[in-house]
Amino acid sequence: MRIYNTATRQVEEFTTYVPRLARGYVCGITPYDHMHVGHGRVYVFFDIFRRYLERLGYEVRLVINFTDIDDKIINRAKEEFGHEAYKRWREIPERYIAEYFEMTKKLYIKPAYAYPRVTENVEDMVKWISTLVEKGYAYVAPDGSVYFEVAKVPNYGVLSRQKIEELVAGARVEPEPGKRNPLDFALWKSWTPGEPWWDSPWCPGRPGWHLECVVMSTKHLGAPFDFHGGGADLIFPHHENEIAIARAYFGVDNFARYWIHVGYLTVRGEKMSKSLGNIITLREVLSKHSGEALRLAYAMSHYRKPMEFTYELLQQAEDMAKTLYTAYDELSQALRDAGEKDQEPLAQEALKYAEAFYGALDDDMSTPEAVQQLYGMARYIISTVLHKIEKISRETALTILNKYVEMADVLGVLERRQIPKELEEVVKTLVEVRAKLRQERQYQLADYIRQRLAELGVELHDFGPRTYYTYRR
Ligand SMILES: Nc1ncnc2c1ncn2[C@@H]1O[C@H](COP(=O)(O)OP(=O)(O)OP(=O)(O)O)[C@@H](O)[C@H]1O
Ligand SMILES: [Zn+2]
Repeated sequence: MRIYNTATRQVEEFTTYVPRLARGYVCGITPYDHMHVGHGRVYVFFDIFRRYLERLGYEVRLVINFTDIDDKIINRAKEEFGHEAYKRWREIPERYIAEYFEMTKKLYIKPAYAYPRVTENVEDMVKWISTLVEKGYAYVAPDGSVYFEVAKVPNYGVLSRQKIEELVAGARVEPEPGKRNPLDFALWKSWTPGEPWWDSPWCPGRPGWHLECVVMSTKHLGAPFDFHGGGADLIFPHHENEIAIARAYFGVDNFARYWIHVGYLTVRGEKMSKSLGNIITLREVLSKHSGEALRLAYAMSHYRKPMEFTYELLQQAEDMAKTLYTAYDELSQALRDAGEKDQEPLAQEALKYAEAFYGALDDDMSTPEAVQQLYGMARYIISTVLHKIEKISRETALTILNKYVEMADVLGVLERRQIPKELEEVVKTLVEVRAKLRQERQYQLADYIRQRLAELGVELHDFGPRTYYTYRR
């Protein structure tokens, strides 16, 4: 497969250091508030990427961290707990990490290989800083903070394609007392009274964000590993600085081969962000819509492009999900009506969608095209395969169904395929009764059954004498 690499600004062939094993790290949330739809875009994209790699035969080790100590968490704790913040601040990350697991489950995001937390890795981080100081890449400021000296790294700016001088002139970073260069960043932040702290050789304090991600990713994945990702806002300074730290520590040019960045999710053209006050929480959206509809809505935009979020889009995705289930439910039931041998080349036609689907994902994860192909296959099943089921063998029908499910599994939809057994039996019985009534020309009663079932979420579709049904999830 081919994927765009921010580090080279090119679409490249994806290969891994260890054959058949893909190791990746995605920057996780800072758990200080509700997750919003913008966060969901990032983690769903990497879930689809991971599912696709698995389909290609890779074992995927995906690590997602929690930045569970941060200014934003401390501020939130002060707002909420006042003078008790010092004692109770951990309740904030606990609450929103729990929400992360709840929401990602609703979004059918597969569990990660590891979920490291900053607070559980501070000791390792301190060791790293000591090494960086010893190697001459970091210096201790008078207040006990430790800074990374970017000028010591020869290719600083490789990822964001910026030169040190331009960055300084651009004044995107504030000069701070104790720093030799405004671009230098804290590896260790000295303690502020009333705030959480950990011990270190320099002063009580806590680690800096960029260092945290390098330590946690390489701890679980080694260095170098295959891909590193996050939202596009992380390219600079976060990922640039991660690369600089890893270069200093390991002496490797780049500790991750592919850098993959997801574009912004926007509302009226503006990035969805807490600070802009335009967030829509995942909890809110997922209380009204299925996780599958939201996944489809995300997939309808290419991951590198901005994506405008609207409820109309979500409704469109919901309708699409419904069609996907109809095709699945009814083709599963139609298997029993399949013929002896293939009289029509339906499989060849159906499998063209699969070919185009995988071709699209192969080409820099073109999920919008993949969604269209899956949807196209669903419509082909409904409009053609179900009508002509007697003209193909059971084996062929099963091949089509299996391919269809396999594609859905890559996008993480049709996750609720199972219809409760009891319900299935009851509906089957009613469908039989209705067929009898129709034979006896008791159309009014037959229609009554169909209407009552529709009200209960079971839709019947007649194909000549055969009737298949779909169940509203
Ligand atoms: N609107 C958005 N669109 C796409 N990705 C986003 C958006 N907002 C945040 N992200 C990504 O979500 C991940 C988690 O980010 P983090 O917890 O740091 O949130 P954040 O950027 O602080 O969000 P906010 O600005 O709303 O507080 C990061 O990879 C970040 O790039
Ligand atoms: Zn990170």
